[in-house]
Amino acid sequence: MRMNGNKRTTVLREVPSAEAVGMALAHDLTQIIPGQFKGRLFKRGYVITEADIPKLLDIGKEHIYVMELGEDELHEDEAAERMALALAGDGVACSGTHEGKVTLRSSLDEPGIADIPEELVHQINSLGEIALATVRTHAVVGAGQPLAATRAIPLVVKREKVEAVEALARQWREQHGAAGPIRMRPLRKLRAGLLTTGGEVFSGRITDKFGPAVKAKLEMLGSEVAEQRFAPDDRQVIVNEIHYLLGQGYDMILITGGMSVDPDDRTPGAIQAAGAEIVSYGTPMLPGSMLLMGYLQGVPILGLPGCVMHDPYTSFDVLLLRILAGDTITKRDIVSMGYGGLHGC
Ligand SMILES: Nc1nc2c(c(=O)[nH]1)N[C@H]1C(S)=C(S)[C@@H](COP(=O)(O)OP(=O)(O)OC[C@H]3O[C@@H](n4cnc5c(N)ncnc54)[C@H](O)[C@@H]3O)O[C@H]1N2
Ligand code: MOO
Repeated sequence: MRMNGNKRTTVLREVPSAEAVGMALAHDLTQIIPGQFKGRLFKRGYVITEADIPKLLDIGKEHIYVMELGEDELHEDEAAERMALALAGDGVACSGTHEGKVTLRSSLDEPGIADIPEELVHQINSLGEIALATVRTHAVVGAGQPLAATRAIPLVVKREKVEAVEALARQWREQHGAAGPIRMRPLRKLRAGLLTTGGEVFSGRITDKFGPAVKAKLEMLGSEVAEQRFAPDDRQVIVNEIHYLLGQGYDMILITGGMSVDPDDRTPGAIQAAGAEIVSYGTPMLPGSMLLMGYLQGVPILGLPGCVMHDPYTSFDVLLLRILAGDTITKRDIVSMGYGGLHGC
């Protein structure tokens, strides 16, 4: 045992694997066979037998570590566990430790939205020697799926690094009055009124493809299109239909088509004339740049451009999740969608 002043420091002894029978492993050992397997072959604390020696040599371990942990340091497993526990908030459960890593998974029964304070993640990762990897905030995460993972980089890490993470998490909890900074929020089940505009659809010249696309998106997230109406490219008819849908008490009003620059594109003007407060006409994301976001007597109202019918991921997907999570969309939310918002043209 080594002493530093009065403190015991970690001792790592390298032992040739061939001489390690009867010794306990200091950490999980990983095997990777490309295309077949990646995972833990031996668990920390496992006592090596004669039969294990060829397996150790097969994964390139000619030596193993025998460890006596110092007072000021934490084993990678404890470090990952303590960080995960400090960070896990509502709707999140921590997995067991594997190869020095703890995964934070959604404990919701259905898909939800991740809430991850970006600045806090940067602060934690600035500490060094530890890693916190997360999905982006507001990403949709399925039941039981991962949204973050913690790990120490060296096998033993200074206790103070982990304590710094715990202090940052505690500070966040005090400021926000919530259980922990990495959270899942459930999605509300909303009933939407849908208005499909376009003379070519209204007259029956072409078949409606927008309705099915919007219905599928909502249903995938547990919501529904409660009623679909159709209108030609006539501003007053569109206004009347918007008022009809508002009167039906739907939670959200969606209007498709007529969102671009042609003379027949009447939808943005009609949404405004219907009395909506416009948060933004135009969204700095592609596809979905011509989307309009507004509120009509507190009800979210969205003008959906043609790309929503065609592209799998647009600005509508981003905003729909936020609305289902119960957020009120602000101009700032819209502005922030441009950076990292190019997903196709
Ligand atoms: N010169 C410019 N052209 C375009 C611009 C622009 O800024 N300048 N914006 C582009 C963007 S971005 C989009 S998105 C599209 C779509 O705009 P709209 O929302 O106005 O779409 P429409 O003109 O109404 O229709 C486009 C296309 O989609 C067909 N459509 C529409 N609704 C239905 C439906 N319910 N079922 C089946 N098909 C539908 C329609 O017949 C047209 O073919 O504009 C870009 N162009
Ligand atoms: O509203 Mo359109 O995307 O950007 O194709």
